[in-house]
Amino acid sequence: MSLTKLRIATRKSALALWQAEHVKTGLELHHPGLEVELVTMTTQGDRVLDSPLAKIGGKGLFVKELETAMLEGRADIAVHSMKDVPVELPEGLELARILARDDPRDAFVSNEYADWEALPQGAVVGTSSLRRQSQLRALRPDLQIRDLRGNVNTRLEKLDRGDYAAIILACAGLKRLGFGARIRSEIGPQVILPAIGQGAIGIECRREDPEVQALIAPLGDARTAQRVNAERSLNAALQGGCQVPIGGYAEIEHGVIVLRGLVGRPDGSEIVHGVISGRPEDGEELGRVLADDLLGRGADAILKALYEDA
Ligand SMILES: NCc1[nH]cc(CCC(=O)O)c1CC(=O)O
Repeated sequence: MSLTKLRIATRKSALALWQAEHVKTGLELHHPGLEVELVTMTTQGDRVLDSPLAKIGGKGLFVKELETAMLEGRADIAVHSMKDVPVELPEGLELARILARDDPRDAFVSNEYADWEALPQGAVVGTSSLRRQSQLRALRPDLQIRDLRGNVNTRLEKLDRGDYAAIILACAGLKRLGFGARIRSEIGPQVILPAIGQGAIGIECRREDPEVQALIAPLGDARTAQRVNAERSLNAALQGGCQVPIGGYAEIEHGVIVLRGLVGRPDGSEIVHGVISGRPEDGEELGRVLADDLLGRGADAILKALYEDA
C-alpha cells in the first residue's frame, strides 16, 4: 500500500470526534504504520444548533463542509452518523462503507421517571425531532413536547437543569459518549420507530480513489449496509429530509430483511405505518415499494401539508 497517511474530516462535537477516533483506531489496527490524522471543522449545522433547523432549510447541514474538504483534497474521508447524511450525495463522492450498527433505539432519559408510561399527565418532554414528537404524541396526547437542541452533552445539561421531565435521545450516541447509565429505558422500534440510519456510522470518500477505498474496506459491515440501504431507499422515495416525521428501520433475520416505515403528522393525530419483507439484496427495491404503499395510504397528504406549512 503506497498511501502512508490518511486524513479524516470531522465535526468538533464530542460525538463526531468519538466516531472519527473510532474509525481512526480501526484503520490503525488494520494497517499498522498508517498515519491517520483528524481534520476538524465547523459545519453550518453546528453554527445554528440553537435555532430551529427546520426554518433554515437545506439538507445535510452537518456534512456539507466535510464533503467540500474531500472534494478540494483537504481530507480523504469523512465519518458521519448515517442519520445525518442526506440521501443524495454530491457528484464525485460515495458512501463507501458502513460500520456494524450500534443500538438503533431511542432512549428515554429522565432523572425522575423510569419510562414514558410513568410520566405524569401533562409532563414536559424535550425533543426537536418531529419523528419522535409525532410518535410520542400518538401514544401520549397529554404530554407537552418542547424543543431541545444542542449536542448530546448540552441536552443532558438542559434536562439536569430541570427544564424537562424527560428527554429522548439516541441510545447509540449516549453509549458512545459514556452516558449509557443515563438511559432509564430503551424505547423499542415497535413503540418509536428509529430514524433512517440511526445507530450506524458511515464513511464517505471520493468515488475515484481506489487507494483510500482499499484502506477503509475492512471496516465495513455488509449486513448493516443492506439494512441502512433499504432504509435510505425508503427515505429517498418519500423525499424526506431530516425535518420530516419519517421513521424507517430494517432488520435481517434468518436471511430475510424486514423493513418498517412510517410517516406521521407532527401532532401525532395520524401515523401511516407499513412493513415489507424480502431478500436482503433487494433492500433498495423494497424501500421504493414500501414508500409507494405509504404514500398511497395517506403519507402523501401528510407530507404535502408539511411542506405547505414550511
Ligand atoms: N441528530 C444528531 C444525532 N445524530 C446521530 C445521533 C446519535 C448517534 C447515531 O444515531 O448514530 C444524534 C444524537 C441523537 O439523536 O440523540
